[in-house]
Amino acid sequence: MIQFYNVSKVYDNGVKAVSDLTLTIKKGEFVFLVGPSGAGKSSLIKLIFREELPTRGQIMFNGRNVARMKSREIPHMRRKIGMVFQDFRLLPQKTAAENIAFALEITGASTRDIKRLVPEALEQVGLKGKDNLLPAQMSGGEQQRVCIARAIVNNPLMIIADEPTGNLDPITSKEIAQLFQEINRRGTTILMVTHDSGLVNNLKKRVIEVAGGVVVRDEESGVYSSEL
Ligand SMILES: Nc1ncnc2c1ncn2[C@@H]1O[C@H](COP(=O)(O)OP(=O)(O)OP(=O)(O)O)[C@@H](O)[C@H]1O
Repeated sequence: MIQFYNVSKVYDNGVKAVSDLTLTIKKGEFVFLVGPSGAGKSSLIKLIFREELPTRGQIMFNGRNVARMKSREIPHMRRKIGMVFQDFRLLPQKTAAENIAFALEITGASTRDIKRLVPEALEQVGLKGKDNLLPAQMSGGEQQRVCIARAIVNNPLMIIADEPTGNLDPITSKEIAQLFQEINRRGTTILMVTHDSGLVNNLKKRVIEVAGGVVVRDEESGVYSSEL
């Protein structure tokens, strides 16, 4: 699904965020990306999503060289990746259903498809009947479920979640983690950046730890920190 070959990213100010990094994430995997602040996690995500270009090396997504894509191909590639953020990023004036519908509208989906797919997505994330609530009327966990529904409604190959439980209490975090596991069981690849050690240690998935722009640990059924 994703391959990094000797990828480096040096920002304009000279900071080397990623250094000669080689990495493969296969279709259907559930991967935690961990590491201290400034390790290069966000930079890796931005490189996959082509928000940044690598200074050196190659990044492949679904068999395509991300850096070589023409600008008109980028939206098509991005549609195959659902993004989920710590701070939700829902449109405050739109209801749960409208926020999800919006993700379909921008892809040119028909009204008929939108009417069918939005309730399906809401049901998948456990929010059946909450269609008409505005973000401000929902709990943090519910808002994150709407974000997940918005991420899956286009049937992406992969979900990238950037600290999705960072604003949630431990019980809600566990529920959200379960939801990601269910989505993964249906075949969607998941890459989750997190500082939530409890979550990583409970789920026992592959853990990639980065520090100083390099992979310092890559373990199947890993834990949050090797320094226990
Ligand atoms: N646009 C930018 N311009 C210059 N330097 C940047 C830019 N973005 C990130 N950096 C630097 O690159 C390094 C890696 O940052 P990055 O945001 O990828 O780390 P991170 O692991 O995501 O950190 P955090 O856990 O705090 O989000 C840091 O030294 C950061 O200051």
